[in-house]
Amino acid sequence: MLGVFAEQSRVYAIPMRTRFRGITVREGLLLRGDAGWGEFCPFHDYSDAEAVPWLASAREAAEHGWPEPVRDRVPVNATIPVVDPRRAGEIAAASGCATAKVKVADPGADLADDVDRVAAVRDALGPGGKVRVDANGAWDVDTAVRAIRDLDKAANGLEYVEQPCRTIEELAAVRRRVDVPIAADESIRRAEDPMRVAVAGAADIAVLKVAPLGGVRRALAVAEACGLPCVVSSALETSVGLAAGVALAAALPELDYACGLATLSLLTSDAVSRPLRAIDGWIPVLREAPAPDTLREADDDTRDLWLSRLGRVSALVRRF
Ligand SMILES: O=C(O)CCC(=O)C1=CC=C[C@@H](O)[C@@H]1C(=O)O
Ligand SMILES: [Mg+2]
Repeated sequence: MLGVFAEQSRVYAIPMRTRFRGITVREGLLLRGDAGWGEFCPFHDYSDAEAVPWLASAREAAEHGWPEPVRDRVPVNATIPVVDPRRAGEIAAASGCATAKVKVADPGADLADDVDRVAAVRDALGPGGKVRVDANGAWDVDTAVRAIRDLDKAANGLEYVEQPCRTIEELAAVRRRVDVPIAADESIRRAEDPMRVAVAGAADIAVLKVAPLGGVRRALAVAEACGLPCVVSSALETSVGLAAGVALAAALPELDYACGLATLSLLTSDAVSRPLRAIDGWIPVLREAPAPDTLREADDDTRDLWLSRLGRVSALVRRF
C-alpha cells in the first residue's frame, strides 16, 4: 500500500463505558503514513465494500493530511446513550455542552422511557440548551410522527430529529407532517448517492461522518453539493480518527450547529496522551500521534482479524 507503513499499524480494542450502537468494545486499526496517523475502524456489520471509504479516509489522514482550517475550535454536543433519566441528566450536566443529542428508539425500548430521558436532559441543560434526538431509522412514518410530537413536548422544543426512519422517502413523508427539522445521517453515510436526500426534500440538515464518506475532502464536497447546513459527527473513533472530524468541522465554510464529536467520553481510554475532549462545549483543532503507553492494544487474534480486513479492503480500493 503506497504511502502507508502497514507494518507500523497498531490495532486497538477499547471497552466502551456504556453500550452504544450495540457495541461494548470499540476496535480499529491505526496506520501511519508520511503525513501522520489515520484510523481505520469500520463497524463489524460493515461489509468490505462498505469499509472502502473508511480506508480512503484513514489513508487521506496518513498520506495527505487535511485542508486548511477556517476556525481553531469547534462547538460540540454531549451524546446521551440509552440510559435511565437520572444518568442522562448527569451526563448532560457534566458535559459542559449547551447542546445534547439523546439516543431514542432503541430496539425493545419504550417511547415513555425516551420521553423521560429527553425531559431529564432538558432539565439538566436548562431553557437555553438545545436538545436533539437520534432514532437511527427505527420508526415507520406514523410512529415517527407520534413519537416526534411527544419528544418535542418533553424537550420543550427539539432542535431536530436525526434519521427518524430508514428510507429517504419515509424521511420526506415525516418531514411534511412535523415542524421539527429532520437531519439525515444513515441516508447520507450509507447511500450510494448522498445528494439524493436534498433532491427528495427529505431533510433540513445533513449529518456528515468523515470515515464513511471517504475522508475530509469528500465530505466537504458532499456538504457543498447537498447545499444543506451540516452537522459533523464521529464514528466513535479514538482521538486519531476524531481529529479528522474536527478537521472537517474546522474547514467547513459555515458551521451553524454543534458537532457530535464529543464521543471520547463513551470510551474508557484513548490512543493519544492529550485526548480530544470537549472543554465547556468546544474541542480545539488539534492532531496528535498515538502514544504507545496510552493505547490499549488488541490481543493477537483481534490484530490478525484487522490486518486481514485491511488487506481485503485495500484490494478493493482501486475500484473506489
Ligand atoms: O452524533 C453524536 O452525538 C455522536 C456520534 C453518534 O451518535 C454515532 C456515531 C456512530 C454511529 C452511530 O450509531 C451514532 C449515530 O447514529 O449518529
Ligand atoms: Mg445518527
